[in-house]
Amino acid sequence: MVRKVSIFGSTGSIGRSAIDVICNANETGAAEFSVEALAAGRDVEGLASQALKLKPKIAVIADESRKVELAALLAGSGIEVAAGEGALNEAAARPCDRVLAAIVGAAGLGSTLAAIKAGNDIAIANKESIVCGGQLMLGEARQSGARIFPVDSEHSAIFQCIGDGRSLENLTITASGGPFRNWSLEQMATATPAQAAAHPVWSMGIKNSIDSASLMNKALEFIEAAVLFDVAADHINVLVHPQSIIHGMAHFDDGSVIAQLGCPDMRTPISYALGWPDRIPTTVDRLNLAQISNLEFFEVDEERFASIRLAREAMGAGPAARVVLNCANEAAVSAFIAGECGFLDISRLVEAALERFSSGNFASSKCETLEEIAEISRYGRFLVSQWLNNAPSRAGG
Ligand SMILES: NC(=O)C1=CN([C@@H]2O[C@H](COP(=O)(O)OP(=O)(O)OC[C@H]3O[C@@H](n4cnc5c(N)ncnc54)[C@H](OP(=O)(O)O)[C@@H]3O)[C@@H](O)[C@H]2O)C=CC1
Ligand SMILES: CC(=O)[C@@H](O)[C@H](O)COP(=O)(O)O
Ligand SMILES: [Mn+2]
Repeated sequence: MVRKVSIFGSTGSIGRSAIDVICNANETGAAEFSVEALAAGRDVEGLASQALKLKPKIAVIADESRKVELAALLAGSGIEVAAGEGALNEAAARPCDRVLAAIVGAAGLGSTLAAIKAGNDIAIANKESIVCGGQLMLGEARQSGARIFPVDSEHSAIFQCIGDGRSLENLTITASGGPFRNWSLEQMATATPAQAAAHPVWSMGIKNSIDSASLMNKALEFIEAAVLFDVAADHINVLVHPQSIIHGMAHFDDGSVIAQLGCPDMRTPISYALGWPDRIPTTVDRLNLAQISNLEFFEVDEERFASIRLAREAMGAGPAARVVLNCANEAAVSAFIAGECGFLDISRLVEAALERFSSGNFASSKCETLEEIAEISRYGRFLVSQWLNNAPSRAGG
């Protein structure tokens, strides 16, 4: 059986790990994959070299100004070349067995929705799109019959543990604690982007890495778990586990707790989401608990890390507040990377945006359409840019 996949965000960390899974399976004969579409944002050279190797039917670059360059790099290959948002959506809707949604940020929502509407099953890494449009995605999936398989390591773990969901009491997602797990607030105030991106365990794109440092990654994942598994927020725990060996747990009403363990390598959850119901063999290191010897667990310190509290508040405030939380965070992380604000300003900016938003006209929006979500996203980003423009330079403060 040939498994036809499309990879959106192919040049990123998740995209490259997925390609490794696919190539390894094809080379060893463990499974047979073919690639329908590859898509990226701006990296034409990376995309072209992947395309020449994997021979997709189509390669799409989101940045339209780079289409000519992509076409030149793929001239004579027989691979169709396209660019822009419309082309991303069209390619996502082409029939295949799985669309891997691995674009970073809310920018990935449109193509994922297009794929779902076409009835394609989704392997979803792009948590920001779930936070902003999870209900919309699930509603469209019910209509089209598309299934949504989690890729995020914690959610893949829960998916592997939860069974049919009967007798479930609680879920736990683990957090490494990030590079600043033991830093004081004074130290974090002067943290640089390079320090924030230096994740102690996982190798990831810069945005997810910085989110891990502020624990906003876990805040987004908390909302992601509530949406994907339809579990109330007060039944979802976050536990700091620096070794990142246990990724998630399902707690049942007879006292049983089922956990998923594995070396921290995204090729495991990616292969599970691409292969389900089969497991696709990978070259991931095998777990040796005797060698690791010590697994630690701690509560989140909410004095130093405000993100989980902000996510709980946004969950209580409704779907539009989640969009603001996510998009204010995206804008604040970009500002931090650009040296326009300090590390601790990221959660301050998100909190300020949520506060301002709660008293505005959009607060009760149900986010039932992509357009509505886009409008609230723009507003969330605007609130952050307004604050940055009015504040004196805070970089490092
Ligand atoms: N990395 C990880 O281990 C994990 C990541 N995730 C989630 O997966 C997603 C991807 O993360 P990661 O791979 O780390 O991110 P990266 O930054 O490494 O890669 C992002 C990918 O998205 C593409 N992209 C960016 N903007 C656009 C756009 N507007 N349109 C089309 N494509 C775009 C990039 O293209 P280009 O290269 O051309 O810029 C790149 O291919 C995120 O949502 C993240 O939260 C979840 C769990 C773990
Ligand atoms: C690999 C993965 O799923 C990341 O989202 C991971 O969760 C990041 O690590 P933190 O636990 O530090 O956020
Ligand atoms: Mn995760």
